[in-house]
Amino acid sequence: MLLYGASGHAKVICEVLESQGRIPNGLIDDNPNVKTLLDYSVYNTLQQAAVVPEDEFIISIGSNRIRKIVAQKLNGVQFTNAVHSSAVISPRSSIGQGTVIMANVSVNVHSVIGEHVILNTNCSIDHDCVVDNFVHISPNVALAGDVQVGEGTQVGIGACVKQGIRIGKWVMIGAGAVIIRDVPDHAVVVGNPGRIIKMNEPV
Ligand SMILES: CC(=O)SCCNC(=O)CCNC(=O)[C@H](O)C(C)(C)COP(=O)(O)OP(=O)(O)OC[C@H]1O[C@@H](n2cnc3c(N)ncnc32)[C@H](O)[C@@H]1OP(=O)(O)O
Repeated sequence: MLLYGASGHAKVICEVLESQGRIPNGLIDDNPNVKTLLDYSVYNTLQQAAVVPEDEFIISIGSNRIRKIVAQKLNGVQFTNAVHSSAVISPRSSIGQGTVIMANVSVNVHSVIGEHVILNTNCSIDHDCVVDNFVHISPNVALAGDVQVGEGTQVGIGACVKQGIRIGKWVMIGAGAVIIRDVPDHAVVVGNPGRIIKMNEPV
């Protein structure tokens, strides 16, 4: 199993894997100056890493947009998940491939988590939530029950979202925001109560 991207986020994923008793074979990063990360080798290309078809990947890149671009580029490879041993995941929830779940995360009953999602340290996803592909739920975020988060959205550190709220695609929710109303695609929202300060350019 290999990680694609050798950043701070990748370091956290390495330790998530170690908590599961799994050891990555190495990492791939196009920065030629990075040779190792923690105790692991960093290769600059798939060829250098001598990848075989059975190898599984996790894209260890924090940017939702870049993670999507790399996922499209790696089309055809197998992706795996990394789930920290301290996470509490309902057996009645589902988790898509390529998704990483950090320490102390909870995912409650009947929630559906997409592909290449980051559920960062200590976040709480309550019952019946839907978190779409390439989302990042930052540390200490709380999603109440029946919340939906669209593709590519980042919910910033420490934000909380009231039950039943729909958040669109490629939204940025600011650190510490309190979301009590639905949020349209591409909006940047901050504060308590959350208000739109600008719209991001569509991808
Ligand atoms: C493990 C990890 O590290 S995971 C990463 C976790 N990181 C995060 O969650 C980061 C979240 N990002 C933020 O909160 C950012 O501030 C953003 C994306 C909301 C806004 O960033 P920018 O687009 O650069 O906006 P900028 O900093 O110019 O601020 C614009 C205005 O919004 C205000 N503002 C920005 N962020 C916030 C916030 N979180 N809460 C309240 N107000 C805010 C600013 O004070 C500024 O107000 P002003 O125009 O009256 O001066």
